[in-house]
Amino acid sequence: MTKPTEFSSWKSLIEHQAKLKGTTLASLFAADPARFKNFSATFGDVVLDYSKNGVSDVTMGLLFDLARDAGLEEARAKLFGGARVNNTENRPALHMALRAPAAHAGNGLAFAIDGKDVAPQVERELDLLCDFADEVRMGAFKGATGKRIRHIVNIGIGGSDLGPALIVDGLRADIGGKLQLDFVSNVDGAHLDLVLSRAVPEKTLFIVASKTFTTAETMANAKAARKWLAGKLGEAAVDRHFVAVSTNIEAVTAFGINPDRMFRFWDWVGGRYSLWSAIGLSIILAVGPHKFRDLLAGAAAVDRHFAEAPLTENLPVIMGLLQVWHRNFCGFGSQAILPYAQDLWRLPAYLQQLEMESNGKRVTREGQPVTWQTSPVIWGQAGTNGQHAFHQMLHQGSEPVPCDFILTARDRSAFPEQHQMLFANGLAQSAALAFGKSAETVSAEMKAAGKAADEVAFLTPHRTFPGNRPSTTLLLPVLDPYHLGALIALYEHKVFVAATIWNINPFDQWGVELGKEMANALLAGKGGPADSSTAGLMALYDRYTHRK
Ligand SMILES: O=P(O)(O)OC[C@H]1O[C@H](O)[C@H](O)[C@@H](O)[C@@H]1O
Repeated sequence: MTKPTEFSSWKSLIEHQAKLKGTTLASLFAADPARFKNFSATFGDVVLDYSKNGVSDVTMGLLFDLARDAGLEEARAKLFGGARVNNTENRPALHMALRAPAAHAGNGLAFAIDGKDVAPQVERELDLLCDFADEVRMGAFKGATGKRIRHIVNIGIGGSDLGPALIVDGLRADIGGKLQLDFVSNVDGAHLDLVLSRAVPEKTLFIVASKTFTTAETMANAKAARKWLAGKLGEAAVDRHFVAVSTNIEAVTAFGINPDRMFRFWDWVGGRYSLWSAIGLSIILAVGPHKFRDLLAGAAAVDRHFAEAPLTENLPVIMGLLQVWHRNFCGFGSQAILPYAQDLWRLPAYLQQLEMESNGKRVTREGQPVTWQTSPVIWGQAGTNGQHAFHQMLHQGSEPVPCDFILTARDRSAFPEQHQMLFANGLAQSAALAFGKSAETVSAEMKAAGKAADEVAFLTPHRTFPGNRPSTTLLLPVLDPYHLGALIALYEHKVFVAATIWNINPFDQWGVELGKEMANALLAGKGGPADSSTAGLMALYDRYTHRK
């Protein structure tokens, strides 16, 4: 396998970047009055504006060459064709099949593994999920004491938590208000404590969500919740207050959850790509089957766009290539995710798993060490909160941080008059990052305000904004199920594009295993800690907890 650094396009990009160094975003905009039009792309009514990145036609041309050199089109065909693209676990990655069913308009794409269509099992499970959700939402499914279920507690972690939690908050405007939803992920008893302190056992339904059904944190929380419920309502009540979502029927049965109350998915759905599967049960309960199908439809439409649109107009391709440009050619180590939508406040955390668990890899698909950078650090927070916290660093810090601004045009809150302010802030931030404020302007302003010459001289560098800091804006007409589904699918495929250029497998996560093993060994007291730091901290733990 050729290393990406050996492609002629990669080498040309290095030379090209060196030449571009003096070019500013201000000069690029000044030279091309149609820059917004020329450097934006659309998927339906979703707009990707990448004009405020330091790229020219030549840059984009070379990046598309790089995509071709890296075999992106062939890799994409393999992904959609159900090939075992997760080569270290010998599995396909067919989360797109979960959103293809024709029942919600579908996208006309067919998905098969080893020649076997997966649609029938996907549709069957989706129907079961939707029927169950309807029963709960309409009150036909009751708790053990005959009371209606009013509170859903999803117990899961990682991909069995972040996606559903993101969407349930993201679609707050679509939730009827009949059900309260909570998510317990952390093994810290404080998390379960917090949620159970506001739960009424007779009206609470627990979803134990775990692909493997062996994840230690989830099992500990599920056992504690079960004990809590059995303590309040008796052991027999567990049956009507616990459902499971998993691929592991044996473990679900062993835990004591009725297999009739288990919803399934398959090993070809990665944890961080699973919100579209039965892992989305909490979403279906929150917004109802119809809107869940709209969410799937938005993602399905993006799948088709990614599969079929030419590279130069393909949003996930452009997003992935820009990430490669910033990471490998500009040397930027992190990327900020800035949703100007409070309901998307969990998006940075969700994308941390999607991007960093997928592409935080140091060996190639073949197991050779990479000699190029892979995933940047992903971080961020909902605007405008971040502006009053870390934007100082974005504007004047020592290293530029490429930012993704996610904006919505139409507001669905009860206070729509504030939306204009939110939107204006998002636009202002990306423009301020791009164009800054020169020392000349700063000192002229201070002089005009009557400041003394020595004060002007002293403060000018502090008040200068260098500008030329890249950002991309994704504009959604509105935050509804369809557009949120589309947004997430855009990022999923973007991650695949970057992984393909970097020649890494984005679908495994071996890096999470060692810590799990070591925690288990410490808990079991096996062998004792080998290093003085761990041993010293353990001894203090014992002393502080008065065990010794
Ligand atoms: O759904 P589960 O099997 O419980 O897994 C939950 C999470 O834990 C694992 O350690 C992985 O890091 C994640 O990719 C996964 O989503």
